[in-house]
Amino acid sequence: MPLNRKQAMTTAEVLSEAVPYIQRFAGKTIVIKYGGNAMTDDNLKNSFARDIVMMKLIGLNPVVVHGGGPQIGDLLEQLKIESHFINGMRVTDSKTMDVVEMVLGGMVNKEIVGLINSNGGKAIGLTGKDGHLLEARKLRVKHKRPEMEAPEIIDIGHVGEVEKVNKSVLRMLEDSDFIPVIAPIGVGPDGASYNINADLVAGKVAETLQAEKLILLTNIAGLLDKEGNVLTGLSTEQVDGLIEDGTIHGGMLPKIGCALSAVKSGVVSAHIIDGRVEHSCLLEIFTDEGVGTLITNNTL
Ligand SMILES: Nc1ncnc2c1ncn2[C@@H]1O[C@H](COP(=O)(O)OP(=O)(O)O)[C@@H](O)[C@H]1O
Ligand SMILES: CC(=O)N[C@@H](CCC(=O)OP(=O)(O)O)C(=O)O
Repeated sequence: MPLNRKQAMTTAEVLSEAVPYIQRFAGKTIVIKYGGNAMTDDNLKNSFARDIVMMKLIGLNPVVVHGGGPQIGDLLEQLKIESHFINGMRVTDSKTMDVVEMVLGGMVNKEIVGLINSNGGKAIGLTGKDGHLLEARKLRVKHKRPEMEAPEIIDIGHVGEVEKVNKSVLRMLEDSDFIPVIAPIGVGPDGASYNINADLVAGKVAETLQAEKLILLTNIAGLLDKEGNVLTGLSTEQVDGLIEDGTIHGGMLPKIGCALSAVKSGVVSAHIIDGRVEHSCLLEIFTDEGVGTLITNNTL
């Protein structure tokens, strides 16, 4: 259907508003973390894929890191394998690790690659095992049980943290017209697989590539206070306070942690935005109104 004059003007204004951002971000790396909770309906998935294709076409270098927590949960449930989380991390025994690798490296990764490709892009799917992209070590989690005074270090199985991102493969793809799509599975020195929280992987990839932006797409409007207002521009002390009083908990803990660490290590800005809003990535990058929670080094 042809646009009426008002709609056409709005579209033209939006396109024209994007020009300075296109110029500013040309050649820059943008790391986008696509959370499993934001992969809901087909419209949203296709709008995400088109945003990524458009970024590449106009000269940005998008690097996608995906999650898939709910998708792992669904298969574990079908297989009647129990699962639980400590500090936002899935406790991962050997059987669970097999499922994680299957779902992230197989199902979810290939679905996103397929979506980007069917929207006109050229995506390449990788796990951290490909080209030793994500070298990992076992993560030891500090956990405080209510009945104990001091936190204890606990073993949560095959859960890792990124020791090193081998960026050569990513640079090679960036220099061509390929778009890397990374599943958060790391490889240990002995070749073992590690389940790594996707936010942590995205943060480390952004740090290593010295990205312009780290965008964390999730299923909520941003970091919220207890009344449900979106918080932005916080200091580290304020963030610590919000963790201490329980305002930031569960899946938001690794998100905030990696966003703070990324901007301290040279990433220009980190954004926690609502992946349930169509084209939220493009709105964040190419329009004057930011969406969600912005974290920059100025706020630290
Ligand atoms: N202060 C907070 N503000 C917003 N969300 C929060 C906060 N504390 C905890 N959360 C939870 O974190 C969730 C996002 O993390 P997660 O479920 O791991 O998403 P994703 O799959 O996108 O990584 C939110 O849906 C919300 O339930
Ligand atoms: C250690 C750990 O918790 N790993 C995550 C990996 C997937 C992920 O992070 O997915 P989302 O981004 O969709 O939450 C998990 O097993 O669920």
